[in-house]
Amino acid sequence: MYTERARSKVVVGAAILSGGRVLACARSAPPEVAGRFEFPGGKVEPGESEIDAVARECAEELGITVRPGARLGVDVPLGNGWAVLRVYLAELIGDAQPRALEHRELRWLAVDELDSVLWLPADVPIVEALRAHLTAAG
Ligand SMILES: Nc1nc2c([nH]c(=O)n2[C@H]2C[C@H](O)[C@@H](COP(=O)(O)OP(=O)(O)OP(=O)(O)O)O2)c(=O)[nH]1
Repeated sequence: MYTERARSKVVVGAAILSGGRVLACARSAPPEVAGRFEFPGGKVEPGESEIDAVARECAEELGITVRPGARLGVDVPLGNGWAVLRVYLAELIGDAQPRALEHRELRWLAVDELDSVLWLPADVPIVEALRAHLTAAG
């Protein structure tokens, strides 16, 4: 049956890795979260797969092509439960470098720099999973 929970949305994010660094993106809006860092991404559209949404959002927001891979960390509930944040590892492919088409700022962070930016609150457990992943990967 259709329940509120079944209809809750998925916001996908991409942990884009290159040379052992991850791309952190500072939001430009809305004002209450402008300047806070996040994984690029957004809402999955009706009928769209999560993997396709990751690739679409990275193209729209950063002008790049990525190959989404494994899930990273757990689903994190957003706000009052209107959605969950679900992050995928992603690999940058092709020659294009990310551009801040919608973000205020982009930073490539090494594992020891993950705490150098202020992440959105929901991202904190994902960043912890990323720290473990990058540490294990050496
Ligand atoms: N993309 C992204 N959104 C996040 C993260 N962490 C987090 O709390 N969010 C929240 C912020 C927003 O409330 C929501 C995603 O909204 P968005 O504005 O990026 O999504 P969208 O591109 O589909 O937006 P729109 O079409 O409605 O304008 O999820 C994250 O790491 N990445």
